[in-house]
This record gives sequence, C-alpha cells and structure tokens, in this order.
Amino acid sequence: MTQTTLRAAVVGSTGYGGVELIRFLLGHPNVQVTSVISSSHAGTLLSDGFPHLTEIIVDELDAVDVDLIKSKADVVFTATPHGVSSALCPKLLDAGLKVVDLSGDFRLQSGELYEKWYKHQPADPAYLQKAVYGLAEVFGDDSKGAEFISNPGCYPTCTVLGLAPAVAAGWIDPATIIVDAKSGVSGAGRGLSQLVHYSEINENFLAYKVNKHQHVPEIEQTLSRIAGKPVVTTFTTHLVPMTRGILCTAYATLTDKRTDEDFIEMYRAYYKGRRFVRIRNKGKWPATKEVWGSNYCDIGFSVDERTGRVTIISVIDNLVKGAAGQAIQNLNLMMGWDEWAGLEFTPVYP
Ligand SMILES: NC(=O)C1=CN([C@@H]2O[C@H](COP(=O)(O)OP(=O)(O)OC[C@H]3O[C@@H](n4cnc5c(N)ncnc54)[C@H](OP(=O)(O)O)[C@@H]3O)[C@@H](O)[C@H]2O)C=CC1
Ligand SMILES: CC(=O)N[C@@H](CCC(=O)OP(=O)(O)O)C(=O)O
Repeated sequence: MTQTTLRAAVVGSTGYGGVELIRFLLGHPNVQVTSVISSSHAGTLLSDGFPHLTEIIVDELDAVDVDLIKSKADVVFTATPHGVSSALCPKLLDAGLKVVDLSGDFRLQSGELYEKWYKHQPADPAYLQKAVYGLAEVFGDDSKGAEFISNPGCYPTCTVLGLAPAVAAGWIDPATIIVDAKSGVSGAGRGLSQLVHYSEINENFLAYKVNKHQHVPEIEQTLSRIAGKPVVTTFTTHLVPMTRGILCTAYATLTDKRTDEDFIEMYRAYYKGRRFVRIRNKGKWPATKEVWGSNYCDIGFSVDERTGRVTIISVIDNLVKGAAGQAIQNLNLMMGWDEWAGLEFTPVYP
C-alpha cells in the first residue's frame, strides 16, 4: 500500500449503488477497498451474490459496526436507503471517518421539507449543516477538502446540469421551467417491487410520483441557489424499460432572443475545465446509451423561435454520474486528487 492509498468501506455494498462503487474503487489508483458491509448478510461472501466480483480482494461481508469500520477504513461510502443514512452518518463522522452519503438524507437544508417529501424523520440539523452538497460542476470548490459529502440525487444531477448555466446567466425565466425526466429501472435499486416486475415494465412506459417526487425540493433548492431567488419547477418522472440511464427534457421561456449556437458557446464556457460535462454540436441531442457506464453528462439544445422557448436535453447513467461515479468524483475532490482518478473511461458502446 502506498502512502497515498486511502482505505475505503462501502455500506450497502449489496445494492446497485454499492456494487457500482466497488467496481470503480477496485480500479482507483489511490484507493483500496478494505471493507464491504451488509446489514443482512454479514459473514457471507459478496461474490456469492455477485459472481462478477469473484476473486475480489476483500470478499467477506462485514456487519454495520462503527468501531469495526473505523479500524479498517479512512473513508466510508454509505449507499444506504433514505432514513438509514440519517442515523448512521453522524456516528461515522463522530468516529473521525470521512463520509460520502449517496442517499437523500443530507441533501435538503430544511428538515421540514425532508419530512414532507421523504416521509422520514430528518437528520440532526447539526449534521445537515456539516454536509457539503457535492455537485462539483456547479458549486466548484465546495467539495474540496470536505469531510462529509452529500451526493446529489440522480434526477437532480441530470436536471440541474442541463439548466444551471442558463439559469445563472438569466437566459431563461426560471418560473417557466418544466422538466420531463425518464429513468431506467436500476434507479429504483435492487429491491423487488411490482413497478419494476418484468411483466409490468417490459413493453411499458409510465409516469410515476407525479408532483410528489422526492427530488422536486432538491432541484428547487439547487436552482434557487443558482438563480439567487426562489424557483419552483414542474418535474415529472417516467420509468422506461431499460436497465440504466436518465434522460431529462427541460423546457423554459427565453428572456431574450438567442440561438442554438449562443447556448452551445455559453454552456461550453460555463463548463470549461469540467471534463465530465460534454456539450453537443448544433442539432445533436444526446441519448442515454452514449453515456452508458460512464461519469459523463451530455447536453444538447434546440431554441424554438416560434414559441420563444428552449428545449434542453441532458443524459447521465443513473448509477455512475447519478450515484457511484459522482461519489468517487467527490472523494477525489475531498482528497485534492485529480477529479478523474478512477473514472477515466469511455462509455460502453453498443
Ligand atoms: N439506484 C440509483 O440509480 C441511485 C440510488 N441512489 C441512492 O443510493 C442509495 C442506495 O441505492 P441503491 O443501491 O439503488 O439501493 P439498493 O436497494 O439496491 O441497495 C441498498 C442497500 O442498502 C442496504 N441496507 C438496507 N438497510 C440497511 C441498514 N439498515 N443499514 C445498512 N445497510 C442497509 C441493503 O443491503 P444489506 O441488506 O446487505 O445491508 C441494500 O442492498 C439510496 O439512498 C438511493 O436512493 C442515489 C442515486 C441513484
Ligand atoms: C426509477 C426510480 O425509481 N428511481 C428512483 C430514484 C431515486 C434514487 O435513486 O434515489 P435518490 O433520491 O437517492 O437519488 C425514484 O424515482 O425514486
């Protein structure tokens, strides 16, 4: 182990986010996975349930035990359900561990809003304040040197990266924003439910949680911060019969006359140096398959002179830029490493 090698533990390692974290961390030049953790399968082998991880160096699942984690790791990724992280992360932080939380438990500054949208008890406000919202392409240096990162939600990542430059520049009226978002079924996690049952979702396409999705307040909180004034949005989620990927189509009214070329140039300037965001050329709109398995967010535009509106299309892989990849990007920033470490690869195609 080199001096810069960081020891990492993954709680929730038997879930989709956890398994994806392990896949990337195994290839990270500065990290060693020293503990894989399960609340229900401690003592068994991770590779028994996930044969693609056969011969993983640390295979035996540990229990969720803060002292044990502290003895084995420097940083902990909590890929745990909402309502679990809120209690667990404070204990890990109190033990002196760095924490990257993938759940929604520390994203909203307001405990009241959290309770309303997530239907769980909010986290202790003292720890809510400690959490840094890790959307690096928008809030730049916030993640650098942080001890505790709240990783953004999958839909908010895709939506906000698509809208942030236009909102920041005042090119669109934030009050007119409408977002149609579509996700593959891995966004729902590995647990079984009727919604993701093969015969329910195959050959099907449906809207869900309409005007009730827990990501609405996160999107509004983030767009309000960028706009410098309160923003509310209409945001509708849809489930698509595919495994990975999110595509967001955002519509908004222009505040002035602009062209596709104006948007492309302005977005490229805003995201200059941010290699995970790729702006498409005029008339080229991204598809989920074009970011599959990667940490990219690709964005394309169409200004409609007839309506005075712009349509912005953004895509991510929900398990990578929407979860594990962005979490590792945040770890890299916390540690002052190259933002790309362990994430430098091209999307899988076809
Ligand atoms: N799937 C996605 O695309 C995204 C997910 N997220 C968020 O990441 C988190 C993980 O999601 P995902 O991996 O999809 O979910 P999964 O349902 O696939 O996995 C969650 C894991 O959490 C573990 N777990 C359950 N209860 C506890 C507990 N009390 N203590 C410790 N661990 C527990 C379970 O493993 P075990 O029983 O072995 O402990 C389970 O495998 C969630 O908060 C989700 O909202 C965020 C962005 C995108
Ligand atoms: C398809 C699907 O069900 N997606 C999930 C996405 C939520 C998620 O993954 O959790 P975070 O809130 O931590 O981002 C949903 O709509 O609730």
